Amino acid sequence: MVATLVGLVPIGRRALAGAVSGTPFSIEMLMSIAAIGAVAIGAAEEAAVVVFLFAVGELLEGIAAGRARAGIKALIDIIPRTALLQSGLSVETVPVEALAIGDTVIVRPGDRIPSDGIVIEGMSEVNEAPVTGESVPVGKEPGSIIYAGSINANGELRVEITRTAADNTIARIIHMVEEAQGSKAPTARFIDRFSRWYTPMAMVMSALVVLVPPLMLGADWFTWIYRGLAVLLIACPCALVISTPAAIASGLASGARRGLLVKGGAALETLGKVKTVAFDKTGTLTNGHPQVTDIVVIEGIEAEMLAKAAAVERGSSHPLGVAIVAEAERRGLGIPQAFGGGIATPGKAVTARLKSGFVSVGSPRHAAEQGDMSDEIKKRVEGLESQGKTVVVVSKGKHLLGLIALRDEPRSDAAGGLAKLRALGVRPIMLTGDNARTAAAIGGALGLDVRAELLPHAKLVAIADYKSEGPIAMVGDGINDAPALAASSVGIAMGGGTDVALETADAALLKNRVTGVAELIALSRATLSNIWQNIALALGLKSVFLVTTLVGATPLWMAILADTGATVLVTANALRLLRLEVKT
Ligand SMILES: Nc1ncnc2c1ncn2[C@@H]1O[C@H](COP(=O)(O)OP(=O)(O)OP(=O)(O)O)[C@@H](O)[C@H]1O
Ligand SMILES: [Zn+2]
Repeated sequence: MVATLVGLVPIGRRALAGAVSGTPFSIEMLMSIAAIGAVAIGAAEEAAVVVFLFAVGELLEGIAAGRARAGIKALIDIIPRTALLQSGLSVETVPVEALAIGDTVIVRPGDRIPSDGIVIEGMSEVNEAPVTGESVPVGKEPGSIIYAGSINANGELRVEITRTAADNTIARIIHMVEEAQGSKAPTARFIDRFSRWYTPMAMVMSALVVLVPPLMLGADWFTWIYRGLAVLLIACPCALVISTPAAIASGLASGARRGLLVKGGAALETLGKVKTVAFDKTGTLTNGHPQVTDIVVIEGIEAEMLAKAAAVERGSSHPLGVAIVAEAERRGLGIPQAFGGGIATPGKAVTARLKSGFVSVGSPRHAAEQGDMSDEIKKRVEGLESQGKTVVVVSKGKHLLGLIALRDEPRSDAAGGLAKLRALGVRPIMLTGDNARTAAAIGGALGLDVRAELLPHAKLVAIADYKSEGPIAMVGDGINDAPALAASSVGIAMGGGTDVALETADAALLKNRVTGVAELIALSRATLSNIWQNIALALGLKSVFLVTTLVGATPLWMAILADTGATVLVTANALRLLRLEVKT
């Protein structure tokens, strides 16, 4: 009796607090009514057992939930606590929190990188598996970016810190996953709404169990009050309430361990239902580093034409522009100065004023619109494009100066990654601003459908088209495809942990692998089916015990044990996602 009352105090207090704040039908309320009722009909020992088991159940749930969070703690643990800070000629050990942007640290072989930075001296291989899940060590040299938590394998590195401990990539990932675990998926919201009428319904049902048999059939009051109280315990929705969040928390943590980041349950659910995956071409299906392969001079001298093109492209961040400037530099050409920098027409061309006049570098289509293009030149362009090369035209006013062909190789894992998507029943397509022949050559090599010559806004229209057939994911590098990522049902950024990647998209792949998209979808599907398993498990167990209670085969202690047992089973099932082998 005393034990019951002592145990009941905190539960009752929470029940009352819930009632006051507008949620009278809480789990604690069910528990309190059941315990008080049991005491009232003289079953005090049983009431004590109920309260005790409820407390044990909560403890077990707490432990299980802690296991899901351990997935994230593992991430926190990969950051070293100290760093070797170089100041002048001396080197001292300082806590990582003390590192400031611009500090220089020494990273010895075998050490973990203390914070994000840029290598300023030394060569080494770095294992980034803890951060990105990428198991092949990555070569680093002066200028390379390295991430906190990755492991320096064989050479000593001097690193300039570019982000503080609170702000580095791994800290952002941890923060993002924690935030995501707090956000609710549509299924979770549905369960919330469901419990809101489910709990009062359970109370009504229990009242009916208590009242109907004695009043209508003249049955024994004690027996039916007892059974009504058991029904109340059985009906406790806690296993149901935890079914979705537990699966989602595990699914998100499981993804984070493999470098697959998803920003919340809603994105995870959408990913599991995706029918089509649209890929941007450059930097996503290809390496994103085109090389100049052919130069065709139409007017003037080759070196001069290339130098002019480079002058126009100098300020450009477009991969084609970067490649043209790099080629001019490689050949040691003097690149003239442009007046006032280049003016870009996205998806078409870039123009700048040089000493000799306005020079443009842009797509053949754009050039043909601006001036005349002879059939012979058109043939040359088409020939190069059919080989999968992108051709840009260098022109001065209406005069064509020449053609520059560039080739961007498909990523080595692109074909394999697309095959895995198809095996999952997902249709991959490619959306590109590049011309149709080049796109078809690359699409043909990878075996996927292509929509080419899309100006930036046309990509959005294409995505909206597919969206009407079902959820579509868009994969891009997050650099100039942010609007397309936002327009899709779920945007996936592929970008090795860049800021843009982590911020613009709903999901991000830390390793630059096309296969990651299939893994992400497989994991999301596994999480969705885990949710349904949990719901079935919770409702199934409850139904069985409801029947045994009504026929009088379930004492109160067994009723609460069944409830706690269901919760623990559901949580254990959700935790399986952490160890899941993602089969793709
Ligand atoms: N800075 C530039 N220099 C040269 N050509 C350009 C430039 N910007 C755009 N173009 C021309 O416009 C075309 C489309 O460019 P856009 O940037 O839209 O391609 P994209 O959609 O980013 O390509 P992808 O789908 O391969 O990423 C290019 O193939 C090129 O012919
Ligand atoms: Zn319960």
